[in-house]
Amino acid sequence: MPTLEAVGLSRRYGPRSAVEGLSFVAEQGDIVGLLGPNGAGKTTTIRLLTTILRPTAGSFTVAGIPDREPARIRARIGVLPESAGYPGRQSGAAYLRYAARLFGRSRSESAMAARRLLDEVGLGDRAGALISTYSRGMKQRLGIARALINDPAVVFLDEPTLGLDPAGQREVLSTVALIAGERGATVVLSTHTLAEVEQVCSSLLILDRGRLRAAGTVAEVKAAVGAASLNDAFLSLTERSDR
Ligand SMILES: Nc1ncnc2c1ncn2[C@@H]1O[C@H](COP(=O)(O)OP(=O)(O)OP(=O)(O)O)[C@@H](O)[C@H]1O
Repeated sequence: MPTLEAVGLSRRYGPRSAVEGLSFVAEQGDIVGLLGPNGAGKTTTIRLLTTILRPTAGSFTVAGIPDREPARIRARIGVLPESAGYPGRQSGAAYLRYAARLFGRSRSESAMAARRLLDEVGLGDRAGALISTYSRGMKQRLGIARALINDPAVVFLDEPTLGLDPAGQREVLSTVALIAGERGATVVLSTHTLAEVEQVCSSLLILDRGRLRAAGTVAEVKAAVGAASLNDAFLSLTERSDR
């Protein structure tokens, strides 16, 4: 059974179609890159799949749970939103303990979960430091740890490397690879950085103006349009004269 399956998923805003007829499947351990120019529908797709927005047509399942049961889906997913904010005056450990308590864990379970997750994202040695002293990359990894607090089947990361320096990008991407490889979660990663897609994604979805233009592995997408690089493939699939 796929962990994530969308069939004809669509969302309109009045007359404007933000996502139109999106269909795809993803399996356990897949890292799916969600690509597309500005306004292509990436954030709308993530909002639909995380049950923040209702589809105007089509359907999807997460870990076999249909989209008409959003509360059950929310219990099985983790999300790092595009511009997550953090309480600067809390430590990373306190922030995660609080998040675990919100999921109904006991005080001692929450403390253990916070410690384990901080180690997992490479923040174990900064657990007690205030979040205001974390670098941007460290905050992103804390946000990823927060998204893992309920052991999700699917993790959605909206532009997790935006604004990070190369070392910060590398740390976030190796964390993403661990989530998929060791936890076996499915990761959906939206990004504008094609190099990182080539590095970590097992498959990709290229959207443009709400429609799926290509899907498959990097090699399959390049072959489909006869492009030498992912960059060339992306441009030929999304190029238009009105820019
Ligand atoms: N609340 C809204 N009301 C009306 N139109 C919207 C709304 N949210 C998004 N749209 C429109 O839907 C389309 C898709 O937007 P979306 O934010 O999903 O794209 P995106 O691929 O995430 O873009 P970016 O790369 O710039 O973040 C755009 O044309 C956008 O203007």
